[in-house]
Amino acid sequence: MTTFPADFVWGTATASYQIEGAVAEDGRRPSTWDTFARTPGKVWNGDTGDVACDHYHRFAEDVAIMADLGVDAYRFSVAWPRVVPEGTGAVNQAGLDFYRRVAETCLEHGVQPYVTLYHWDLPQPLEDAGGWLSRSTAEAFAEYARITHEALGDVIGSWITLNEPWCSALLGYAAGVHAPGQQLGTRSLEAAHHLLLGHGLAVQAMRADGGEAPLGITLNLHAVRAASDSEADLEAARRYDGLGNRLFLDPLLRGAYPEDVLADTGTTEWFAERSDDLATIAEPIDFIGINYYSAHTVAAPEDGRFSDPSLPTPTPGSERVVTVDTGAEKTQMGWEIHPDGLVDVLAQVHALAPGLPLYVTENGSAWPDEVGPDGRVEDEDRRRYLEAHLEACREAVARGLPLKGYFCWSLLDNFEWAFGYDRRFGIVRVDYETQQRTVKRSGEFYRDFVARERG
Ligand SMILES: CO[C@H](O)c1c[n+]2c([nH]1)[C@H](O)[C@@H](O)[C@H](O)[C@H]2CO
Repeated sequence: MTTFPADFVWGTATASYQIEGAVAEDGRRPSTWDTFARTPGKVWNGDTGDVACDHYHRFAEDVAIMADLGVDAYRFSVAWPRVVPEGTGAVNQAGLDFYRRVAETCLEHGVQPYVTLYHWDLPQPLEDAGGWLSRSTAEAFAEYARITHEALGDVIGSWITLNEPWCSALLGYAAGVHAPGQQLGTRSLEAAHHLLLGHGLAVQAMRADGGEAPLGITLNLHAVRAASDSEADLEAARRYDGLGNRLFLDPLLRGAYPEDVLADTGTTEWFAERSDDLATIAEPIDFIGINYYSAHTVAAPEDGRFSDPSLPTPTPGSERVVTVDTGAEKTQMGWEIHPDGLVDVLAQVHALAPGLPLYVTENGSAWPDEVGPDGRVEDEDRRRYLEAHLEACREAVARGLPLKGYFCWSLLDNFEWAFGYDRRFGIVRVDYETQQRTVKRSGEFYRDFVARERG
């Protein structure tokens, strides 16, 4: 059986708004998610990230749990509204000091800090000025990245500019199910462009600041399969892969937008007027992070209905694509379980950029956990999902794909965006009444798997 390289990175991942709480402490100012969560009807049960896992005050305990699990690295995100509270202008030293404490605590425990600079908590004043629909937000992001990189470069092992620009753009500005809750159809691709431009400008700014730490970006990639080899279904798969994957992979790795996607969405002219930005967007990076959860089988709609009727306003192009239920097992999110799809997306990126190091920066599953009378959480479903995807990572390594690490989503149960606290992804349970942490069966499994693979 293939073994993982000795330097393979085993980690866990979280994000600022989902775990920190302390949303008005030590100079932090509102983000778009503070605003969105307070908008009636947007988040399950009216949940907010006001307290979350209280990680702002309990980070030392959480890092100690990671050390006990034996992980090598911790991927967390820096909250822009803690560091530059208004989005531009004054820097909040208390915000930088907090993340320095988190990073130094990690290093004291032998855990490498991996930072994501933007995991969706955009300072509200920037949204008020146009958000990601505005080019100025890309420029503000680069300045925030430079500030943070300059302040923390001595304690951060790797930098990820953006988490999932697809979600920021398509869920935030088209489907409207994420902050800022806009439903602007194909104008959401303008947000995608400014997110990618912000990424490129930030890479340039951090490179200019010096330092050796690798720089990259994290994308949520969709393994896409056509329901049949009919022309209509193959066309649906092309569209889905285009809008879900190639709209981001191509400019980042090939320096060009996929012409078919721009034609599909009627945005060819808009992007042509900004072709000078492509050199910045394609600024060389040191790795790509891939968030993988599921594979999608798609077909052409027979009755013209939108692909996902649960979305109030579908994302661009979804009127021509239907996702098909293959009968595969699903997680509590309704996402089908296809570990082999992980290998497919790793191979897809490798084909575009041979040799570029790849990390699985998120992979995990939500299940309705039950706490036993002994206080334990025997989450066999999550353990099984985890095991299957770790074995998919092993397969990827065996095929020679440059997979360098795996980060389990998530260390802790946390605020699951529009689902609030109704969905638990953690390998460690959080009792939100008491803030007590309990390592689940899946966490014990991950600990034992890592120890065994490390030899
Ligand atoms: C469709 O799955 C996406 O790739 C995805 C799944 N997830 C994510 N992106 C986000 O990066 C996390 O903040 C979520 O908590 C996590 C679980 O929903």
